[in-house]
Amino acid sequence: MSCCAIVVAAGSSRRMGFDKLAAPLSGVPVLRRSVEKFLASSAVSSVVVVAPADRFDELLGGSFAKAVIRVDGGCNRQDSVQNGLAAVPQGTTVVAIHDGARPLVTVEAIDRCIAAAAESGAAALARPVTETLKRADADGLARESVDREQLWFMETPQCFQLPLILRAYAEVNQRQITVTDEVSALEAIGIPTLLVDGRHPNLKITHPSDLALAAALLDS
Ligand SMILES: Nc1ccn([C@@H]2O[C@H](COP(=O)(O)OP(=O)(O)OP(=O)(O)O)[C@@H](O)[C@H]2O)c(=O)n1
Ligand SMILES: C[C@](O)(CO)[C@H](O)COP(=O)(O)O
Repeated sequence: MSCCAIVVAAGSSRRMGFDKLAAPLSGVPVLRRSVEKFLASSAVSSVVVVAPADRFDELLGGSFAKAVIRVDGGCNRQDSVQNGLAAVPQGTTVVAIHDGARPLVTVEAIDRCIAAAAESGAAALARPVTETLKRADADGLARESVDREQLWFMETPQCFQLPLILRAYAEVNQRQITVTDEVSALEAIGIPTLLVDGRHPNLKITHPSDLALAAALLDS
C-alpha cells in the first residue's frame, strides 16, 4: 500500500475574514499543523498540498523528510481536490484527502482511517451526532425534529483506494454534481464509505471563535 495525503488549502477564508490557514495556533500556523500530522504518519509516503504558491512558501517553507508536491487550487473545494488527485505520485494506491483547516486531527486517527480504506476501499473520519437536531424554517422557528440515530458529522481525512475516488469524481463531473465532501462523490457511484470515529476533537477552523477553541483544546 502506498498512501498519498492530499491536503486542500486553497480556500479564501471568507467566513473567517482573514487567512485562517496562516493563523497561529499556539505559535504554529494552522496549515503547518495539518501538514505535519501527515508527514508524521508512517502510513503516508507523500503529500500533495493544494495551495497558492505564496501561501505554501510562507507557511511550509523548508525541506521535508517525504515527497511534498504543491499544486494550485480550483474555484471550489471539489476542484481543488481533483487538482490534488491529478498530482499524486505514480504508484499511489490509497489517498487521504484532508482539509488544511483541520489542524487537530491525530496521527492515530489518520492511520486508522488509512488502514480501513486500504482494506475496504473507502473510509472517512466522522463523529456521531450527540445533540438533538431540529429542522427550522426561514425565520429560525423549529418545525420538526430530525432523528439523530445513525447521523454523523463528517470530518477529514477521507481515504480511498485511488481507482475508486477517480471513478467517483468522473461520475460527479459527468453528471455536473456539486459535492461538499468525497464521501458524497462515492455515493454518486453507489459505493458506501466506512465511517471511522476519530475519538478526538477534529474541528474545522471556520469562524474566528474556532481559533480560541482549537487553542484551548491543544493546551488541554
Ligand atoms: N476552492 C477551495 C475551497 C476550499 N478549499 C479548502 O477546503 C478546506 C475546507 O473548506 P472551508 O473550510 O470552507 O475553507 P474556505 O473555503 O476557505 O472557507 P470559506 O467558505 O469561509 O471561504 C479548507 O482547508 C480550504 O482551504 C480549497 O482547497 N479550495
Ligand atoms: C469536507 C468537510 O470538511 C466535511 O465536513 C466539509 O464538507 C467542508 O465543507 P466546506 O464548506 O468546504 O468547509
